[in-house]
Formats: sequence, structure tokens, C-alpha cells
Amino acid sequence: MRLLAEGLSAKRGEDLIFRDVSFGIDAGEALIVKGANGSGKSTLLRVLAGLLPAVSGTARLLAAAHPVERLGEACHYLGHRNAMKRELTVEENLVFWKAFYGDLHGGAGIGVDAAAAAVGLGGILHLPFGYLSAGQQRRMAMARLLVAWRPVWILDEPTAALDVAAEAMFAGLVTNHLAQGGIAIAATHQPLGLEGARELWMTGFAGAEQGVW
Ligand SMILES: Nc1ncnc2c1ncn2[C@@H]1O[C@H](COP(=O)(O)OP(=O)(O)OP(=O)(O)O)[C@@H](O)[C@H]1O
Repeated sequence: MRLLAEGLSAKRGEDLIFRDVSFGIDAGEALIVKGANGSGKSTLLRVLAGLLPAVSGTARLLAAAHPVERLGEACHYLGHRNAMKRELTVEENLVFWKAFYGDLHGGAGIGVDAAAAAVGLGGILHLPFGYLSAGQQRRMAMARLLVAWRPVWILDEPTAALDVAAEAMFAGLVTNHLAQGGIAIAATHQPLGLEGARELWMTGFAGAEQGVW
């Protein structure tokens, strides 16, 4: 499996944010998207996840065991917001997402209890999501990635609000995902602790400079 982005350009409103961004990532690899505030990292991730249209270019999944029509179908997207209802319990939220997503062919999500345990919060499934601390809420948002299988994880500032232990826990989740043949693309200002991750530097309107290849 290979994720191939070719000549991507995107606008927000009327403004061109980046142009001609190209990269390829193979199964088992992570790509860290870096750059100054406003350089277009979130915009690029939203294009890859299918949440924003590209002005030009394509992003496709090649040689996938089970081909998808659009890349977004193969992606989990963890944005700045946690995508959980504050009034529902943690368990209700995760049960909803598990049923809503279902598994894509080629993998299987884990149970809600196991996912909560994997993010270190097995004992608080009964609490309304809104009662959780900011860091606990972020951990539970990560549990959403585990309850349904998607080969590509798109992560925007995933470790904001997390303590050091949670950062290490998250690095473990991503490493495990890569070991299962997944792909991860993360925009971050903080080191994610991923061994051998490649880097893509966004330079804004001038285009993206490929730092590694
Ligand atoms: N709806 C919009 N209309 C016009 N411009 C927008 C819109 N949304 C975002 N922008 C602009 O697009 C540019 C890129 O924003 P983006 O969120 O992709 O940057 P980023 O690299 O993720 O930044 P940060 O590191 O601060 O999260 C910014 O200059 C921002 O002001």
C-alpha cells in the first residue's frame, strides 16, 4: 500500500495556501508535517482526509489490499476538536463511533473497553465526556481511532494538552498502527517520539519543501 500525493494545491476562501505539494508514503511509515503557524499544515491534512477539495492535484491510495474510491474513506481524522458529545458518556460516544465507522476491509477495530484501556482510561467509561479533563478528553479522542480499522491516520496536533506519559502512550499507539501496515500523517510542533518518521516542511504559498526526499 502506498499513499501518493501529487501536485496538491489548496485554497482557503480566495487565498491560495500552498501549491504543488507531492509526497509518497508506504505502509508502515509516518510522515510528520511541519511548518510555521498558518503555513497550511491543517489545510493539507483536511484535503487528504477529503474534508476540503484540492484546487489541483490528487491524493490516492495505491496497491491497497482493498481499494477505496476516495482516500478519505480509508482515513481516520483526528482534528483539533475531539468529535465527542459532552452530554453522552464516554462509552456511549465510543459505541456510537464504532457502529458509525464499521471496519474497512483488511483490519478490525478493538472493543470499546479495550480501546479505553489502551489509552489508559479504562475506569471512567461511565462518565459524561464533558466531565473529563482536557488531557483525558484528548486520550479518549485517540481511543476513537482504535475502535474501527482505517489504514491511514491523519492527526492534527494530536498531543496538544497531553502530559508526558500520554505522549509516550500515543507514540506507542501510532507505532503499533504502523506495525500493522498502517500509515500515519501528523501535523505537530512537538516531537511525537516516532522513530524514523519522515518530514514534510510546509512553507506556505511558496510551496512545500521536501525535507527528506
Ligand atoms: N476559512 C478560511 N478562509 C480564509 N483563510 C483561511 C480560512 N481558514 C484558514 N485560513 C488561513 O489559511 C492559512 C493556513 O491555515 P492552517 O490552519 O492550514 O495553518 P497551520 O499550518 O495548520 O497553522 P497552525 O500551526 O497555527 O495550526 C492561515 O493563514 C489561515 O489564516
